[in-house]
Amino acid sequence: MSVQEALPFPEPDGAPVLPPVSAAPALELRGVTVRYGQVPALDRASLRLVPGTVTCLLGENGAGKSTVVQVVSGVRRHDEGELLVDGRPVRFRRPRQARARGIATIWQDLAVVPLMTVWRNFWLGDEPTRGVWPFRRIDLDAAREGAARALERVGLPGLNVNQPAAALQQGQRHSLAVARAVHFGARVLVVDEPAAPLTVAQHALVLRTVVAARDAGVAVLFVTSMPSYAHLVGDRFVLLAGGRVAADLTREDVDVEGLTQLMSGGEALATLTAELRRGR
Ligand SMILES: Nc1ncnc2c1ncn2[C@@H]1O[C@H](COP(=O)(O)OP(=O)(O)OP(=O)(O)O)[C@@H](O)[C@H]1O
Repeated sequence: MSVQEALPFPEPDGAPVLPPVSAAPALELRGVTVRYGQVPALDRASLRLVPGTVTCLLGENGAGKSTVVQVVSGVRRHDEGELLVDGRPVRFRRPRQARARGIATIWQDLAVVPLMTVWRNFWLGDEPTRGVWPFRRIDLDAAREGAARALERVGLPGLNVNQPAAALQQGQRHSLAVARAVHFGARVLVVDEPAAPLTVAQHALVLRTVVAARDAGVAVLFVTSMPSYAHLVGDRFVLLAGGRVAADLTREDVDVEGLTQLMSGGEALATLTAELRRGR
């Protein structure tokens, strides 16, 4: 079974979902540079994340993808350029500030509290309660049902939320993290594709969550090194090479073969890069 077959939605090739031209970005990088010593990990990189769209960030190892994730998540400060949320420049000093602006990051290592149940991992202290202090108690039924419903909304119906999170597979952990982020009001979702090799079914779960978040109106940044998966869910494709944006394409500009060719570098990327530089 291919990932495409495992997905619950049709291959969107025939009906590209493009952002309206006027849609304002929820988050934008304008000419952002990040240096480690003298070497730029990001070199005047620009990209826009629009509500209800999936922007795929692609690139080889060392291209600068993780650096983008760190900047938008408030883990790393940029040295030059601007980071804008809803059109206003921001400078995050810590991850909490990014989270407070509705930016949720699903990190590659997907930490869960292993011995706690799935539903407890979902709420992590924010459980619905009933009664009034000093008799306030967690509303167990509401907490379990709420977690199950949120998981269903991101494409994982029927999961036993009473099992310990340690029993979840990687793709299911991913669904849990995205369900949480969407439930708690994320407006921008940054998905750093799990580094561990995933089965087709688990990979399909990851892609499903990306689509579910997009359909909920979230601006999604999907970081991946796999053009075939990116093309299944992406509305826009930003290709990083050596810290620079080598290509910024829509589904109309590029098919999956073209994207794969660009990713493999070589002549196609060199030509495109040269064209882009001429156009600057
Ligand atoms: N802490 C650091 N100190 C020095 N150089 C760094 C540091 N982190 C990243 N770099 C360098 O910055 C560049 C971009 O790295 P980055 O991790 O953002 O790339 P990436 O596309 O995410 O790669 P990968 O897929 O391997 O994570 C690379 O040349 C990398 O060696």
